[in-house]
Amino acid sequence: MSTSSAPPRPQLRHFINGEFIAGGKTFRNISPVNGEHIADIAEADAATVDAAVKAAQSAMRGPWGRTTMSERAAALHRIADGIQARFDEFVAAEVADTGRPVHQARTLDVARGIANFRTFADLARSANTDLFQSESADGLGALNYTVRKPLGVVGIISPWNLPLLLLTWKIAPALACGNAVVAKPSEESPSSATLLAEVIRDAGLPPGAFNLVHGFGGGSAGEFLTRHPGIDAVTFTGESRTGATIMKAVADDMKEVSFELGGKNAAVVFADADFDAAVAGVMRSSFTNSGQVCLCSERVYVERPIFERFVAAMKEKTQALKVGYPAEDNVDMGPLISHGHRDKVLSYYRLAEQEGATVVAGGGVPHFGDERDRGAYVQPTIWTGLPDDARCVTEEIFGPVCHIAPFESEDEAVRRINDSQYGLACALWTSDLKRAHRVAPQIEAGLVWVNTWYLRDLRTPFGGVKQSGLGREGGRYSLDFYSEITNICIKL
Ligand SMILES: O=C(O)C(=O)/C=C/C=C/O
Repeated sequence: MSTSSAPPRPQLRHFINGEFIAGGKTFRNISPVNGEHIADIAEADAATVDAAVKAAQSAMRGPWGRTTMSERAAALHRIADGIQARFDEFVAAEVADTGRPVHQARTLDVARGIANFRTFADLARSANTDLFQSESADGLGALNYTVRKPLGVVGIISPWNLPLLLLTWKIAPALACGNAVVAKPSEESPSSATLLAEVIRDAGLPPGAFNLVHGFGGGSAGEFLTRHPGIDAVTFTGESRTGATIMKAVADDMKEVSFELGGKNAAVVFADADFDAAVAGVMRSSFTNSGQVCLCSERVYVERPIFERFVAAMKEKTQALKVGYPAEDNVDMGPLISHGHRDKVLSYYRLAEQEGATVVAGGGVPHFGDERDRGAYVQPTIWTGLPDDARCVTEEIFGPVCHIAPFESEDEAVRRINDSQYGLACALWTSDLKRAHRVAPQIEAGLVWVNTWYLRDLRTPFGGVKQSGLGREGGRYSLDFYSEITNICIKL
């Protein structure tokens, strides 16, 4: 009888003080494509997190703390080169953990991982600080200038929806500004972070400059990290209630926080919009990454004259979406991140019908007749007919679903869009330039796209208002968050 044994599953380890270490408990990495157990991941206990923080503190007192901006910029470019050199491995890691389409992992996730390091390498090198020529009572004047210094040790907790993109979005500026980092990726997406640790090691950063610990949130690595007295600042992307928990955990130590949290984003389509562009745009903003992007539109408001036509067009395109394997040609959508998240999304699919929704498309689980039926797939879904206060129209679902409602006037649209506990992003479709400039500033959100969605210039401020977050990252906003700024006044 053949004794062919399956290849050993990867064991994903922590990266602390320049070394990969394992030990202690492990937890399983399950494929969302077919439910298979694909790897085992070390879970950091409090002692492991403490070792990581101490390594970071030591790096700040050692060579890393003495690097110049140019040396750090060069190090970031070496990291970007390293990701580029192992591009296909990063794609495979993202796809293994998340089941996303390969073409998305290539064109968005890994490409942005490289871009994030290069952007902040160049921004940090060219960033200026303030200088004011000040008057004084004796008429001789004074000079006021600011200097940027590292915060110290930054704790980074990143989410599973865009694993590499969002982890590097924080690591790059944190390192560029001279901090040491302890990062904890989501337990759902450990693979690309672990590969990144190899690249950072091979880029020659001193031991302790970057550290990686795996685990969960409360009662696990995430809580040990945020509560550790050696952590000087915490940056987190994830659910709003987790953000509130972290804020409470760090309040007594007055640690700096930057939060990019949940959303219930709106898309608003005026009758004068380019119809085909708006349909294509709302399809993207509703179903990209299986709707698992904090910027996705789960509320769509369409001006009455084109409402029926718009719903019909969305129905046709949604029913034509190809849901399948990551590597299938022209696949539009993969599974959700996990069976647990799928259960959450399906609970809203059931709730919508109880709340009286008309299910225009989807509403259930696709049937493949193969291993994918053991995966975490759901159908892309469209609802109409719900009241604005329905839970499915107010609560973040974070799945491939949107509710489309008609509106009669611009003021009504703005009022309904703003009637939300969240305020992250909005996509506005109109051909009237004056309307675009009139409406966009009225939207209570950190980001408004007009006649596009998720077009990113990494120099711009990124973040949300209300329950969608605290602070902005991006461009000099990241440099300001990841630095301590001192103002120095020189009497002339
Ligand atoms: O594109 C970015 O820089 C970014 O932060 C995206 C966040 C998406 C969250 O789900």
